[in-house]
Amino acid sequence: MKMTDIEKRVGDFCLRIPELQLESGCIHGLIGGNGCGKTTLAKLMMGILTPDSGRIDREGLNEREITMTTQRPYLMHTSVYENLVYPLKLRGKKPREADVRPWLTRCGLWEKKDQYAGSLSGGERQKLSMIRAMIFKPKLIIVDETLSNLDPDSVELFEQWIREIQAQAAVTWVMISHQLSHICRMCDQIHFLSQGELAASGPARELLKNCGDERLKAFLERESLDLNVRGRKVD
Ligand SMILES: Nc1ncnc2c1ncn2[C@@H]1O[C@H](COP(=O)(O)OP(=O)(O)OP(=O)(O)O)[C@@H](O)[C@H]1O
Repeated sequence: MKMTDIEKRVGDFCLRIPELQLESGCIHGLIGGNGCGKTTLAKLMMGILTPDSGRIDREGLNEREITMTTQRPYLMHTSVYENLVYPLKLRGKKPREADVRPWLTRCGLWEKKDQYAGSLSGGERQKLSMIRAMIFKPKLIIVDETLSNLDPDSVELFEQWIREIQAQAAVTWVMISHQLSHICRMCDQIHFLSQGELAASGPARELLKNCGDERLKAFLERESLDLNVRGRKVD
């Protein structure tokens, strides 16, 4: 996906992206402080919002091939199982139990398959939202703080799962997270927003090792990111 000369106002806030290229098949990290515009940018990528000016080239992706998960996922007022089969049915598939069971089993939700989805805990809702996004094999998955309520073992489970999906299918991911260790472990490219501006963008290794941008440097320092101890080792 390529974004060029984007401007988007929401209330008093303005997002400006002169140019952003999301290389296909990569894991992208979208970082920045609260209110800097990450979710607004994600909604533009999804097509939920339209820019006031500028161009978004989705390079042939149609809306059914893009999905987004959020911190407080919207779930249908049905069972866990029905929530999971819905995206498959929507795409004309007739899912059998055998298609769904491994996904629920792996994240520990199979025993809760008949439970009303609205009664799940915050972390369980996020797990269901993640597998609901992954199960229909979209080409672009935007993960907006969806792993924030998960315990460390569950975060590790999903990180491993995402790596396995990448090895098979090379999906494009956009990970929005305040957990920088997670971003460092997972992302090939990082895009840093500061007060509505794209302040830095590039390969994760380069950006985290030699970030030329003072705002990114200050952001990383504030987040107390010790790159050689936590997350990915930068040599
Ligand atoms: N519909 C809206 N009306 C008015 N202001 C909005 C609207 N949507 C977003 N904003 C404002 O736009 C700014 C950017 O919001 P956005 O949700 O994109 O930030 P974010 O980087 O995702 O933040 P966080 O890390 O806190 O989730 C915020 O100041 C927010 O208050």
